Amino acid sequence: MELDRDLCSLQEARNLVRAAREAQEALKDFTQEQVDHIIDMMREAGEANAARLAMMAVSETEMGNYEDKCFKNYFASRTLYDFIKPMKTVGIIREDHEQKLWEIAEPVGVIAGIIPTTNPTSTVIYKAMIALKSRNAIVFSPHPSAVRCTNEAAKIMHQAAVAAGAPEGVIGCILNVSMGATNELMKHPNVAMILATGGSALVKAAYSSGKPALGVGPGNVPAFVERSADLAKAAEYIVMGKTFDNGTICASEQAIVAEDCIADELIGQLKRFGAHFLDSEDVKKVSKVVMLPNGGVNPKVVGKDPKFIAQLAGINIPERTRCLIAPLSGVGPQWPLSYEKLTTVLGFYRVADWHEGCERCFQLLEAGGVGHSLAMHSNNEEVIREFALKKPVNRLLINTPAAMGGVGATTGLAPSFTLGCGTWAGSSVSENVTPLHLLNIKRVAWHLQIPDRKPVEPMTSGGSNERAQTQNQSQTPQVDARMVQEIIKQVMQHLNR
Ligand SMILES: CC(=O)SCCNC(=O)CCNC(=O)[C@H](O)C(C)(C)COP(=O)(O)OP(=O)(O)OC[C@H]1O[C@@H](n2cnc3c(N)ncnc32)[C@H](O)[C@@H]1OP(=O)(O)O
Repeated sequence: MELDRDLCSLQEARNLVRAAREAQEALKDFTQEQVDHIIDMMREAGEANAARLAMMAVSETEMGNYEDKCFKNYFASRTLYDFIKPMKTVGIIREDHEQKLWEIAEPVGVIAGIIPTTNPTSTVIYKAMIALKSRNAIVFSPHPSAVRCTNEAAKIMHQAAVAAGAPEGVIGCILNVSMGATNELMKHPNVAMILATGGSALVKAAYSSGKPALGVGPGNVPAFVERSADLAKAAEYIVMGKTFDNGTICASEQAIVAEDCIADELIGQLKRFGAHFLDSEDVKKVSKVVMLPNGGVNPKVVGKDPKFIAQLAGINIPERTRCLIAPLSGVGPQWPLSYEKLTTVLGFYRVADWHEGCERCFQLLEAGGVGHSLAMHSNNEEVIREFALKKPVNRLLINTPAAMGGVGATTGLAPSFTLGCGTWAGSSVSENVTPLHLLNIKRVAWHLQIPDRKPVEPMTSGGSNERAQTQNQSQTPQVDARMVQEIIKQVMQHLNR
């Protein structure tokens, strides 16, 4: 029986890839106008169904909240559409007259889209739109606890695309989910690329599949509050970022790092915006229910509100609490809440100055968020610059809620639900993924007249060069400088002919 189900799910994955491949063969010849019309219709369907899909996602996964999931679906359709609409993704997309270069866009083919349980419907809308904008087909693999809503989002996107002229089968979604089917999809010879968003094990599986994979896994985003920050705004934005969809966005704040001289005032402001500070006993109780003994987050608390967590931990909190804050003194297994929590719980650290703050943020990133994001609240550009130059993150988010800033909702970053974390996290991209990452770019390069540059005069006397020359004299044969110049001249003449 089990075997039958596995075979059936493998066959389903293969059938979906076959249909997607045929559809993509046709789609690759579509014009920019045709593609843009399809994307516009998908945008309309995403917007029209934002609320229904949000409701489905919340009730099936029991993660996040309805309002924020509505926003995420709207953001993945409307905001993303506005951003990608002017992008050229068909034919010659750039001509450089000076360097005599053309750039020609070619789709990659069929993409495997791995969908997380934290942002299922918004990630489907986003991935389907960027895939089709670049004339690719896509087959989704849902997380086992979000199969229905992921399939519904994929169906809505598919229907809208086909009604606008896209070939049938251009968007598919596995219904009989199994790890075997997901592996089959990722390793299928007709799948060109993997867009993987999810837990670290799955992202790792994507990277190990032998296919080019753009993945995003965990973050552990510190929010550093520096003494020059507007503390009321910083507190408001941190609570806003942390509580957005109950902490399910991987760019959401995981710990506050505050300079000691402003820490008390910041605590007052955080309380004003609905944060509840835990005493040391309650920190222990919350740690036990939020984190697993292996250091990972307990899936039961992911995307849950503070009331749920408090009940599970057996602690009392005020009625209006929006998030729980645990004062911590270190990073590592001794302080379980120093890791990524994906829920409405934050760590809190005091540091003497920004140098110590820099070090603490580094430790937090090293504990699981290297390459991802860091938030900073400061009006001191010098300190911001120091952080930007030193920290191993690809998004440094200034005076903004990290969850929304990271995905490009409140910053100038590209709207995206796949945030590249660079080689630090095993990824080949370090920016927010857009349709331009799903293209092969052919370059047509003409012969250029290479200018007859004057060769650099070799030094004949004085300084360290003379010393180097003297040292080398015994080992290397002497070369006449005029001879070198003559050779270079001849090569230049030859190239310019
Ligand atoms: C912009 C953004 O915000 S992107 C967000 C990126 N980050 C995330 O999505 C959060 C990362 N996700 C996670 O950490 C986890 O999924 C959690 C904590 C939310 C839930 O954890 P869990 O349910 O315990 O584990 P996980 O999701 O890894 O997998 C559960 C099982 O489903 C399986 N599974 C997960 N995805 C798939 C899939 N696409 N196909 C088949 N099986 C899958 C896993 O292999 C695992 O199987 P196992 O129990 O046999 O080992």
